[in-house]
Amino acid sequence: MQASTIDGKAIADKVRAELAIDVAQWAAHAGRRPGLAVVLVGNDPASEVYVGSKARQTVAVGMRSFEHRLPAETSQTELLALIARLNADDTVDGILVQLPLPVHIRSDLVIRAIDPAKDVDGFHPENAGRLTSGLTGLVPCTPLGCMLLLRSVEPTPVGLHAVVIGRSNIVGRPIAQLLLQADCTVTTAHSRSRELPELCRMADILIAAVGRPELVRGDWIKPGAIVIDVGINRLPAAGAAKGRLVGDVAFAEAVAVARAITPVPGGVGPMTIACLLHNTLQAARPVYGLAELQARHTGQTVSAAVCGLLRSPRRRRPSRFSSSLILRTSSSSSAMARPTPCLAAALSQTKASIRSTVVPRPLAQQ
Ligand SMILES: Nc1nc2c(c(=O)[nH]1)N[C@@H](CN(C=O)c1ccc(C(=O)N[C@@H](CCC(=O)O)C(=O)O)cc1)CN2
Repeated sequence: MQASTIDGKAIADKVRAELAIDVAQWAAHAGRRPGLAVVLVGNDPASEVYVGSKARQTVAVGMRSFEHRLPAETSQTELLALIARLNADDTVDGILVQLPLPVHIRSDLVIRAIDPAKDVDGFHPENAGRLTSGLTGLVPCTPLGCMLLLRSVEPTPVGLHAVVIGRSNIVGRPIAQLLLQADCTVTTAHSRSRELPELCRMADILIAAVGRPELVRGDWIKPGAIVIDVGINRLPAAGAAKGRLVGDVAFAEAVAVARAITPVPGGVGPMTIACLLHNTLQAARPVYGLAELQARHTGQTVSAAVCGLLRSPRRRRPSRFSSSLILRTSSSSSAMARPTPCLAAALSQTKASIRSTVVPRPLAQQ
């Protein structure tokens, strides 16, 4: 079997094109554009490239970009003071601190300082906890992108066995939660797991997020599996030349066995920034449109996508959050957005308990 290649760049382009329509609609309604603040401390070359791309793509979809490039010697106190200012700034809807931070700054403290409602990375313990509890919240961008790529080839992965290699807070743990919410059977493997090749061979869906170049070989893959490669590893190069980028999966071997596979580059990477922009609009409006996004990429109606995202009514948001809801009536991007005043009203209209279509917004900010 020769796998189809999942084109992350094309899917990310589509997400951004549709987002630009939503941003224009939001801006016309709100009288301002959504704003994303990106903070970079130091001059890590890869981070500089990513931050530059984020700023360009933010502006390209019609949002405001606030770039804060700070010297490597910036103290933790100075960084926390900047975050406090951004938390209080009403023109800033989303805040992202580019990782990794210099070693003298504790990234856990910095992440915790970001207002959870503006935490477009979805790394704040409140958002991480909400995801784990099956509650609504901002979801980390790379895992969200992986789910869109997966659903582009397998819209309903119900009951499939997903093996995730990696347990980082940024990718491994959140993607395991999203796969569980999609009714997959999920195994999380990591550096201490035994018999990793055998484990991987049991996977209908294999997510490699371990940061080890070409760790996963062709004979680790079950014939017909879907392989999502999150790794972006630059191989050493001779002289001043840049080394080649490879994933965590040996692509040339895997492509001969799998049903579908993401390439590196051009797979998961481009989805990370597209989903960041998606999260920024969600943080701005306060409506969490995961069902909308899913509907567009599966050809489902929104109500079907909502049903696919449903869980028991027991799992609704806690009362300290208020929310409004916008539902699209079809998967078309030109469909009219219909705001409803509160989740309860929306529930009675849709006769369904909706889990993943609201974004938490602390009442104080309404
Ligand atoms: N605060 C955050 N820091 C970091 C995150 C993150 O999600 N939030 N993720 C990564 C870096 N990252 C975004 O920040 C990122 C990585 C890779 C790509 C991408 O498009 N990669 C291309 C290849 C690019 C190249 O040539 O180097 C691809 O895979 O096609 C986008 C964003 C760590 N930090």
